[in-house]
Amino acid sequence: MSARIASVAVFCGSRFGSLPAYREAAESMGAGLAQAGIHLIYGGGYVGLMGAVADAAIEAGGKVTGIIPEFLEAREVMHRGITELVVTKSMHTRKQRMFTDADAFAILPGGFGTFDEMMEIITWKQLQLHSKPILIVNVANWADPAIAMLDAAVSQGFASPEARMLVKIMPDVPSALAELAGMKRSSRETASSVAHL
Ligand SMILES: Nc1ncnc2c1ncn2[C@@H]1O[C@H](COP(=O)(O)O)[C@@H](O)[C@H]1O
Repeated sequence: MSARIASVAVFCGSRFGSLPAYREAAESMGAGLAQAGIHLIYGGGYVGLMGAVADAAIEAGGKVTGIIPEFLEAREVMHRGITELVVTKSMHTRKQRMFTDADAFAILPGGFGTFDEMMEIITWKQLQLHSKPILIVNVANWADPAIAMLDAAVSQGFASPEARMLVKIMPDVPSALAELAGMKRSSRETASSVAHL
């Protein structure tokens, strides 16, 4: 039996970016997840949009787990005000833990680290290591170049049209939250799929 999405990993920037809309979106996502009773999983930092999403979720009474590798504790200013902070040995174990703890993934504006996390979670899905929902939240069209890159991979014959459907593009945070509210948790993730990561 499938249940509602109970936890969402949010990938986003460790900076605020150039538009106020980015920070507003991060705050609105944090508050919206908390109000929906959805556990926020994120990178554990206090800085940039990462800190904004976590602060807003905590302020709205939500449950927040931050997962940070020990070498980034200082650089990303580990957030000490969240529900649970997990310190991992490496970047790889951080991403693996975020993957296993989350029922779905939401990608908010961010930089190279966000791109890395987004592409990894999409490619793991392409490899059928999971079937969890992935939403790109295209706040103020920040993701247009990344979406164009995904589309180009299909038109150039490097990815199938089916693979392109593994990720949903949402125009803003309210539509992403509505989508998550209507989604069921996938039951296909197993210990063996994690063992292949
Ligand atoms: N190479 C990376 N792999 C995974 N995650 C990374 C990488 N570089 C940075 N990160 C993390 O991603 C978020 C956001 O980074 P932005 O570059 O600000 O988008 C942050 O937690 C980084 O530690």
